[in-house]
Amino acid sequence: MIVTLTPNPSIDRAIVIDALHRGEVHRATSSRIDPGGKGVNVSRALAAQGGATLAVLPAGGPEGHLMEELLDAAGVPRRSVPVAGSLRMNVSVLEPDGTTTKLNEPGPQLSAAEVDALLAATLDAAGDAAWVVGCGSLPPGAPTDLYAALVPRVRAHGIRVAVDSSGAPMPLAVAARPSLIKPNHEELAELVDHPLPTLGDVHAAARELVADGIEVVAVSLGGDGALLVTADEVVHARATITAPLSTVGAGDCMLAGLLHGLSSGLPAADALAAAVTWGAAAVTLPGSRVPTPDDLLGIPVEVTGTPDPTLQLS
Ligand SMILES: Nc1ncnc2c1ncn2[C@@H]1O[C@H](COP(=O)(O)OP(=O)(O)O)[C@@H](O)[C@H]1O
Ligand SMILES: O=P(O)(O)OC[C@H]1O[C@](O)(COP(=O)(O)O)[C@@H](O)[C@@H]1O
Repeated sequence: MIVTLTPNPSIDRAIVIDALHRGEVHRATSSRIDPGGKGVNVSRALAAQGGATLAVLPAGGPEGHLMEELLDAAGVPRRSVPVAGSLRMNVSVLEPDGTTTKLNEPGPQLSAAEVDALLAATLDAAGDAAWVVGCGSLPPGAPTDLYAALVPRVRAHGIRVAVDSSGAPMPLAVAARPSLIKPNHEELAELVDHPLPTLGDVHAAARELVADGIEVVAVSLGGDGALLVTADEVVHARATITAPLSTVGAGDCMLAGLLHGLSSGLPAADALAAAVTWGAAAVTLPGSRVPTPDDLLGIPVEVTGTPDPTLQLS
């Protein structure tokens, strides 16, 4: 079982237009809504593949009701913590060439009691989970060290913890030594505070974090796949797709595939191959739709234990 904590979930509205022009009226060619937020997406992706998962999230206001309805309709087990504020709605603007522009709201103001209730619900839900995963940005009112505080409390129960966040919460979480982190290219560069133009640079940065005590550093690299680094191995995997539609939630699906693989006892290389397949499949789907088992079929994957350090990353 993989328990996800999403302190700042969102209703994701994806709007498809021909081309984005700042300051102009655009007529959408289509739109859809999905329940979102990074941990919610990880749980949705796991549930869509028959994996055992539980999503812990705050729920408040009309958007909170909608979130609960959408998760129930998608068959995603959840534990929602009532909060006074309304959940946020994030908008993605998608252009036919795959360009994605995201507008993310800050989310509701949480009180200290609501934050405590969220952490308590997560620990209570963890039970005998294989992994607890804290994902995404933090809403106003949540302390910046929320993930850093989660790590030792989960680990005290003998459960592995993964964190996927960005900005100020991430270095604090990293200092608490989670078992796994999943930064994307940009987030890793921000963590180590220098640009990482090549795969060799990403490898070196990930190795630094592993040396600091993080067991698994999995870096998602968009179309360049992902690099997984542990104390004794490195794996680069890349899945090829021909028709990218929406990158929204691809990183979350990649993380879901990785944790699913690792918790099923797959070797790191196979787990990473699954991860990039789930991520790439998500990119072929509209909005933040998550892949079903059929969506994973026929996606070619290359995996190597000797990544090319000179590869220039896009
Ligand atoms: N253009 C693409 N072609 C193939 N796979 C992709 C593409 N873009 C993303 N992916 C897959 O999705 C994963 C997550 O994408 P990435 O953009 O790195 O994450 P995030 O959404 O966290 O920024 C990648 O590791 C890769 O497996
Ligand atoms: O918590 P954040 O960083 O604002 O991100 C939330 C948004 O990210 C998503 O989880 C998508 O993730 P990606 O970054 O992988 O596209 C959306 O569902 C959600 O709207």
